[in-house]
Amino acid sequence: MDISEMTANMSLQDETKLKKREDYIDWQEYFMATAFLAAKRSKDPSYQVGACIVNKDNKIVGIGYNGMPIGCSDDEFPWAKKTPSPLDSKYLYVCHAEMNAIMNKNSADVKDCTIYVGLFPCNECAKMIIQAGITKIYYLSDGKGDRPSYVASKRMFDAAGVEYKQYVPKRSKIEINFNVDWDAMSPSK
Ligand SMILES: Nc1ccn([C@H]2C[C@H](O)[C@@H](COP(=O)(O)O)O2)c(=O)n1
Ligand SMILES: [Zn+2]
Repeated sequence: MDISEMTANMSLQDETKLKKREDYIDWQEYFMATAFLAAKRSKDPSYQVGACIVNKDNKIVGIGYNGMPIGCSDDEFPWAKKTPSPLDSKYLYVCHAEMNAIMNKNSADVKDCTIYVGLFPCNECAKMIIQAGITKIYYLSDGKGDRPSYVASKRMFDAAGVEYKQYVPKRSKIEINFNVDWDAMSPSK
């Protein structure tokens, strides 16, 4: 007897004893995973960064990833890092994930919101985060933390009272499987 037959044979009494699932992802996992999913859209060959902005009601109000500005083709603008002319590297063009998440906001503002981001914000994003009124940052990696840009962002966050915390994942991966057997999931139908 397979699982669907077993569950179809469940008595009404058994049904009422069904408990909620326990292995669901919590809010923080959901928001950081959303940032990571957004990062999968990035065309940057060296770093794919995503950001997810969340309000006090746990509603997502902005998502972004690092990419070229609207109208600036991913195929024409450069992705190189070290080039003789700065005009031929990505740095003068690429919009960071945090900036895009703020610009993409679907609410009137992002005041008192939290931003989840894969990499610690640089100084330019720090200014935007502060000016937008975001008050909390969860980042996964502070890998570039000793560079002046990141020292500057911490200095600004400390002065402006923006809290930043490293997010320590509870599990190493969250899988998305499109191969769902919906019939086995809802056998009582
Ligand atoms: N918090 C961050 C940090 C970095 N990024 C983006 C910007 C670039 O596309 C890439 C970093 O490239 P690298 O400087 O290592 O060549 O990651 C971001 O969006 N948010
Ligand atoms: Zn930045």
